[in-house]
Amino acid sequence: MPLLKQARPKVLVPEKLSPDGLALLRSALDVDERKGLSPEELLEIIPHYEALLVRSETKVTATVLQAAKRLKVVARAGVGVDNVDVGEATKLGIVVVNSPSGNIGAAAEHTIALMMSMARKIPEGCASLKAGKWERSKFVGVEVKGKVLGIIGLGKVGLTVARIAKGLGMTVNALDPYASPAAASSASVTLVSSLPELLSSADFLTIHTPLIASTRGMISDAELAQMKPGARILNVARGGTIDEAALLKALESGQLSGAAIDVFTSEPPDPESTASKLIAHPRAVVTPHLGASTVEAQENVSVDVCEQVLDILKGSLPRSAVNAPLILPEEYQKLQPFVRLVEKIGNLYTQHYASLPGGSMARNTFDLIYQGEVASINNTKPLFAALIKGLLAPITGQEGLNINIVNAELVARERGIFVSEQHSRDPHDDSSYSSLVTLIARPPSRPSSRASGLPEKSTGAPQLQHQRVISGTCSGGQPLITRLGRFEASFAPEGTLLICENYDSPGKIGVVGSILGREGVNINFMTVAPVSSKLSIHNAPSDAKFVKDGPTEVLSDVSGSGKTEALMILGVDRVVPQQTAEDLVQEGGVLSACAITL
Ligand SMILES: NC(=O)C1=CN([C@@H]2O[C@H](COP(=O)(O)OP(=O)(O)OC[C@H]3O[C@@H](n4cnc5c(N)ncnc54)[C@H](O)[C@@H]3O)[C@@H](O)[C@H]2O)C=CC1
Ligand SMILES: O=C(O)C(=O)COP(=O)(O)O
Repeated sequence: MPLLKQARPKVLVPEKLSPDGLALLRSALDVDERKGLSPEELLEIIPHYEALLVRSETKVTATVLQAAKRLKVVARAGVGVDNVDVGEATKLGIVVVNSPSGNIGAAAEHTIALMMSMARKIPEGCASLKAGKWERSKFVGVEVKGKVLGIIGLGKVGLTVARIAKGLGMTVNALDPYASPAAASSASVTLVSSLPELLSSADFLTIHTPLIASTRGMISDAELAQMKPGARILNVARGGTIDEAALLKALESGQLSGAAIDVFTSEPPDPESTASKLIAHPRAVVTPHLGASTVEAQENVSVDVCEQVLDILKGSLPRSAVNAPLILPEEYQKLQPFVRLVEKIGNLYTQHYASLPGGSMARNTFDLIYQGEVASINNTKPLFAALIKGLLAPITGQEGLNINIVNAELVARERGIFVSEQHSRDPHDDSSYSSLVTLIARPPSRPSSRASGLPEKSTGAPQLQHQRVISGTCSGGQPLITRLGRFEASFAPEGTLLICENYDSPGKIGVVGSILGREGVNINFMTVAPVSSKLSIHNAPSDAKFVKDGPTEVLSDVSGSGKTEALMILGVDRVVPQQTAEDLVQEGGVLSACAITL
């Protein structure tokens, strides 16, 4: 695997994870199993890791994520990501993955096990017998057959519980505003439209939602009062969906006959907390968050997330990212060369035009136009992200800002960059390429430049402003720039380049070469880009498009000097000092010289 060649990325595993997945990681990464870390210890060591693998115990807070300078991925070996600050991870460009289905069977079976234990008083009977007693009449239970099970949240776990409950002869009602009616009906579940309706019909009530704003505290005093007297309640989803104080009261008053609880608002519960009183209640059947604790489920989730960690550290997309768009691997393969091209175009734009009067970020509204085969790609999020990364990298530094498909939109919004992506399957003017990607910076309109606080200085050359355009293609899978401003180019956007605008006259190359030689700069290659005779860009703000322009001479003589301009692109072996670039203008007679590194 290519990622093995350099220093091996490090993965921190602060909780018990099945060795099956970790074995996959060990072939490529340094796996550091550090169980029992305190929050302070986690904060201290997290800067050293590229990946963090957790279950439900580790609190991956904003502070932890901000301290994690190298972190690319947080992998949750399970379903619920309420212990991870996903919003902060998104801001920082850290991918959060989970295992959305590896443990649902285990969670559903545990729910049924708790329901049966509660109905038949199994924990009490077991404890009594182990204590040397033989108490039969004390532990008379109820049957679930013929009873109504109410489910809140008919997702993967909820639906699995429903199917098993149907097999036990129960009637199943469910409340879930987003559930598929077809899935409900195929499991013979009746979807109800309100919580009171569900509560008043249920003999057993079970919750299978995530812990989110709409479910936090959703069952409290008022809701418990609406349940049938003597009903029973289960929670194998998340602590906090049921108010623990209200539940304790309902058990104490006899409104509820029993409660079976696997999850608590704080885990492990504080000995003085209401949760601990609930745990101690004789009619509560409790387990210490064991819903996913089966050998099979732990193998599943471990392998699932470890494979995704490897994918992410290799630069591919994971299959179950919580905070990144889903892009199928086949589509990604097709996109990959263009991702590099668009990043180079963005980077070239900022470096090249930043050296022109007005500066690059004087323009913050761009058209990104896909023409030809590339236009058939529908999911262009990676291309958008590559553009934002490329545009900002010269300003922020590659390390300073981790921009990827996770956070690109957020970063663009925060920095006031607007991109209008356009797809055109019509053959483009330069038909020698099967695909063409073009970036056009729109000239700032008066109100928006004022609003952005970045007024563009007048250069006295309006034509130049209208030509901030870069086109490129992929040739043999490698990026190739085919147009830079008014010039028809053909160069690979790699390494250090010196871009000189000059009048196309004999001897100019020799002069430039000797000035560079004097400064010890070697030229690796050189290419001359003439003014394009084919294309021009019309500055139509919302539908920028290519059109054939007027006579070639008009384009060739934008400077009005009567001479023909050309762009000289030199690949050089080292960074060109600013002074040398100035010498090229002063002594070498070029119109402008701009050194960039791509
Ligand atoms: N105790 C344990 O060890 C385990 C607990 N879980 C927990 O179980 C829960 C459910 O997991 P899955 O079924 O895999 O998730 P899921 O995403 O497949 O299903 C959740 C369902 O809840 C529904 N929902 C969301 N808000 C709702 C609301 N306000 N009212 C009614 N329904 C609402 C959604 O529409 C969705 O259908 C999660 O919180 C997960 O963390 C999962 C596995 C193991
Ligand atoms: O997958 C989930 O949501 C769970 O609650 C399982 O938690 P755990 O991995 O056992 O700490």
